[in-house]
Amino acid sequence: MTGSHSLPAAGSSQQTQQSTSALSSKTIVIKLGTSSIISEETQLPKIAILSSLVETCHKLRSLGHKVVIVCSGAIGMGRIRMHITEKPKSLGERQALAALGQLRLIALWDSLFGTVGIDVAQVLLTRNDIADRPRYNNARTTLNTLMSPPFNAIPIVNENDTVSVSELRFGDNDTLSAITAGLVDADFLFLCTDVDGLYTGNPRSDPNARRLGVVEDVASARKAVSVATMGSSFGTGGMQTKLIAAELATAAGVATVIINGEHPENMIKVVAKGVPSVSSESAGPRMDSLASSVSSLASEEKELIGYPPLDAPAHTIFLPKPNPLSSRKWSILHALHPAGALIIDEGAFKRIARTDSGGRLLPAGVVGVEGNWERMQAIRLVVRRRILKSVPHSSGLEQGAPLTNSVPIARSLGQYLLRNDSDGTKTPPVIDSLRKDTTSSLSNSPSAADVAADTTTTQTATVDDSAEEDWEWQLVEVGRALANYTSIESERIKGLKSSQISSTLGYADSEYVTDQVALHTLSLPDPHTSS
Ligand SMILES: N[C@@H](CCC(=O)OP(=O)(O)O)C(=O)O
Repeated sequence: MTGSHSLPAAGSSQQTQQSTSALSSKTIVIKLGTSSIISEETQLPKIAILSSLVETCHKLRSLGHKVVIVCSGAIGMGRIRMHITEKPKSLGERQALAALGQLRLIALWDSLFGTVGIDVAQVLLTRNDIADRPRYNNARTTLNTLMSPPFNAIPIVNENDTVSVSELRFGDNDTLSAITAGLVDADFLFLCTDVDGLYTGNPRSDPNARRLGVVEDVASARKAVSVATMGSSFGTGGMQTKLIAAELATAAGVATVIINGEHPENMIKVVAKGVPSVSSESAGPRMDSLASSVSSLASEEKELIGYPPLDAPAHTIFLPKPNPLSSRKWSILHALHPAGALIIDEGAFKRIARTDSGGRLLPAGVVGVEGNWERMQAIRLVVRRRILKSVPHSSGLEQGAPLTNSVPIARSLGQYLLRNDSDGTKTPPVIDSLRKDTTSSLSNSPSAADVAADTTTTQTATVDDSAEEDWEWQLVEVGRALANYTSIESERIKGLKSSQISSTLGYADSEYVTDQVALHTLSLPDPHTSS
């Protein structure tokens, strides 16, 4: 992520400034959905558009930029190859078609890029391939090596559909492209789709739908947009997954652009214009007014909301976060696959949330261990707290946090609501309330699957002890970490002082269970606030 330098605005919106991005080499990730490369009408590859994309990449490279393509369409190409008009229903069929189609897809790219003398390389990934730091770094090195001399190739990335199983899937290529953008420290992520950007409604059916220009905060954009999935019969994504991708990528400092894939050449103009800087005074209220009511906007504002000016190619740009996470923290939080969870008490969370603690977690604060992991694997950090059972509260996902890395650990997490108090509170009787029928009068728990969501997620269980009847327990995922000890070792040292690690395990490589923490939040949400 190279820095941009602001220049005075030239012929643009008064609220924006342009940067000199074109003066320096940028790393650009281009995501092409199935609908961008295969015609729904003819069910054939869009050769003219693919050729235009090749010319665009050639131009971008001649300007000194590096390019990575994340390309969907393996299954679509497989359907074309096998003359299958219906969407495949079974997993086996989809995986077989992906194997048949990926070959055709990469052959097509190889031959098109060959005409302009550019080498392409196929990179097929599953989440497992970036499950821990060593593998993550390995994928990063491979991609960077491919783009550098002497290879100077364009990596063409896709999910390894043929072998990936549900738990280890990225699920959609919008998410994969955001992870790829983080992997290569991209400056731009272009999400090419079949509309001109992010609209407040479906532009095909809603005459009042307006395109957002500059988006500073994905969460506020989400509130402003009625997310109708505008996918084609070939694609799997929609605006929802693009917003998640934008959230992930902008947190890594990547400017994320939704643009129409019918005109790939427009990407050259967007890169040349650079990332706009919008003052919070000017952009904030606009997004707020969008959130409250689009129809209340003045008519000229309805024309086009925010940057870019009317003569620019149509697109929506999500600004990179002003203080993006370091690559290491971003990967821990968003890219690595969590293999389990450390359940910690509130005091421990407060300590690791203090900036001067350096995010180091002592075993004394650990009240539970869930899952199986090796050292240096990513794990969830989940705070267990007791709350007064007064009003119904959040049972769903908090707004604004990315929904990645879900792993079905929720059921087994339930036991930690009810045991292993290290903070002196009275331990209620052990009941496995999350396994209870959710309609039970003793439980107001949301579905167990909610805990698995990759976000600040809450889960409650009710205690069936009359002495404790006014209290309930809540789990809140507050972040992720890299484990210093395996899950078995962590189980043995939980609740102990650091000085006891050595006598318990026979060795002590670190006094902390983790010293590489990345938090979603620095404070626990109000226990009774709904999302
Ligand atoms: N990996 C799959 C596509 C997955 C996907 O996200 O598709 P799309 O919504 O078209 O970007 C394939 O190559 O067919």
